[in-house]
Amino acid sequence: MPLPKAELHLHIEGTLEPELAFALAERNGVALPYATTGELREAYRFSDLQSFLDLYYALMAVLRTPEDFTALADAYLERAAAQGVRHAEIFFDPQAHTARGVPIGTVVEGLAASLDRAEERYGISTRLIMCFLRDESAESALATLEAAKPYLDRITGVGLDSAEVGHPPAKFREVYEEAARLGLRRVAHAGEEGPAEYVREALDVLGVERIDHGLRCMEDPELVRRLARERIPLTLCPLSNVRLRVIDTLADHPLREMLDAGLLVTVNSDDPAYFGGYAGDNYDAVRDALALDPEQLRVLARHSFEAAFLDDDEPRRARYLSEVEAYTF
Ligand SMILES: Nc1ncnc2[nH]cnc12
Ligand SMILES: [Zn+2]
Repeated sequence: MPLPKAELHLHIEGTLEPELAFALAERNGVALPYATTGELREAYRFSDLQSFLDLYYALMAVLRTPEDFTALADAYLERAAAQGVRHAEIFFDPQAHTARGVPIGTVVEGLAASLDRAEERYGISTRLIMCFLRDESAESALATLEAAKPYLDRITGVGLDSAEVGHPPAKFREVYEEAARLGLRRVAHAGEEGPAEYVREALDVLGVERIDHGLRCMEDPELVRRLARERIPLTLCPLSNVRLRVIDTLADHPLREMLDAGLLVTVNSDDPAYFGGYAGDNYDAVRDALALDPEQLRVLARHSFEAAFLDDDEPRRARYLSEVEAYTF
């Protein structure tokens, strides 16, 4: 039995495995520029975040109907459950779909049809987090938040993703203020490729409660002390960092130093279909590369539930935490 864990940094579009991409392409009459799943997998050699994003957005062309989004989420939940995920907070990128003429309602309702059965089918509780694309305008983000208003009962929070450098958090001050007024939780990608300053800005200007990635905070000791003092969770994605060349090898990952600095770090998969592993694979990979002992793995799992947006269901959080404590390696 795998270690129970929460996954807090997972883009549902990044769970699109080549086999499902081809099946949906066929069903929807979409032509893919690859002859086989093997040929598509060959394209998964990235030089940086942008080279990945180009393929990630292109492949989304196969996602057209609510049933496509339901199938996508079902496939993720089944794999996640097999790797010990008990709670998943799932990002989606509405603008990547509305730009192709797929309404936000198609996306949310399709995902919700899967998530509604996730507990009973896969034993996983879920939350949905809607991300704004930071390389699009602030006006587009505001329009997206407006379009999401009929679905806010399904959406727990907002996030910020896509190409980071040159798109600082402050660009989205207004939309995050509006999200806060609407009672939404706030997170943002920061310090993946962008500088430590973006992490600070996400906290101070956007009021985020968690930082997605946040790796480059390590370049700023004062910021590290603050993140530790304020118990700000960082949702790390080790296999992603290697595949997107943020670090050279897993052995170079600063996870151990981050734990030693008292940071509330968690381990997640980001875009598992593209980066070679789901949540449990990321735990196994850092265990092996960094020689983490069982108690350090237990700390990571504990952190994942502490950092989860489970404030509306504390008995559940307590249950998950007791599963972590009772786990025998
Ligand atoms: N790792 C990542 N960074 C930024 N945007 C993303 N969208 C999907 N995965 C992402
Ligand atoms: Zn991400």
